Amino acid sequence: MPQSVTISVPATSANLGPGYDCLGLALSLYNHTTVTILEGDRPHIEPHHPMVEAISALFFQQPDVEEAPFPFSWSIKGDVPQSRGLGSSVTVRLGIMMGLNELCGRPLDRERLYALCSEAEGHPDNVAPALFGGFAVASKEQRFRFPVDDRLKAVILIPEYEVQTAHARTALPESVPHSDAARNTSHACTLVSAFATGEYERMGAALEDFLHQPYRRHLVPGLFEIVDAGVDAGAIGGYLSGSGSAVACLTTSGDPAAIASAMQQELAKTGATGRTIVVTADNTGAKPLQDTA
Ligand SMILES: Nc1ncnc2c1ncn2[C@@H]1O[C@H](COP(=O)(O)OP(=O)(O)O)[C@@H](O)[C@H]1O
Ligand SMILES: N[C@@H](CCOP(=O)(O)O)C(=O)O
Repeated sequence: MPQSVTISVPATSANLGPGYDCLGLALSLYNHTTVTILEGDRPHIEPHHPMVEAISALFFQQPDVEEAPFPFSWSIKGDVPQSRGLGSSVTVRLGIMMGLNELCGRPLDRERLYALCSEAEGHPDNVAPALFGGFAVASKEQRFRFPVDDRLKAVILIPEYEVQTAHARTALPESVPHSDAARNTSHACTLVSAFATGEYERMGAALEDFLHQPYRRHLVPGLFEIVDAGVDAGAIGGYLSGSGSAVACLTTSGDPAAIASAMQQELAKTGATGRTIVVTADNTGAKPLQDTA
């Protein structure tokens, strides 16, 4: 059995506007999660982290996992910022579970990892693209993956302030008007079609959302103005990445630097600071980088 393994897990941008809890995009931005077996029999985890302990417990509870829980240490390095709507929690949960799975000889297949990590996250729209890469349509029962062309770029504005996903979910209403649900269905179907056909330029208006962004806009002051500034500067459209605080604008032929600058200027008007990155889609998904026997 290898003693240590490092899993590369891509960041993810979930929802993409109208795809609340069901659409997500893997990004060329990564964390590396390392799991190392420790000496001894007492099953403890270093350092202590509730999220790591919960996902480890879930892994060792699986009937297909024959190993008893063993002591391990873990660490995460990389570029995925925490609590900005770029799926950092999945780089922890999936990174740890996939690391343990590698160390135990892969008793769980990828579909099982998908189901378990989605259960732990509470929604599958980050886990599906993080695990399988590309653009994901994700539900409990089914998932679909579409490769994404490199000509599609995401310009992402990352404010300096955090938004916790658990908190952002409490901002959502119990119910929404039927007309809003109908508009979202139409937009989500259009978005999926644009990704399926590679006609990214046709998705613009479909990035508008009525299920979560209007109810979360107070968490990211200037959200819609930032998106509008990106569009005015040449983006196809934009949206709140995951539950925020990051805002993403998508482009194929636009100048990413001009879009980034316009978004940043709009953020500055709210009194906040932030940085921008330009990324493409990751079409590979999570993978082991190395293992040391
Ligand atoms: N690199 C990391 N190291 C330790 N914990 C992390 C790391 N990245 C994320 N987390 C955990 O995930 C939480 C953020 O999850 P969440 O609010 O869902 O934000 P995100 O949108 O980034 O997934 C953090 O509060 C922390 O518990
Ligand atoms: N559908 C979820 C997505 C959360 O993504 P994250 O990257 O912010 O964790 C939601 O909108 O709550």
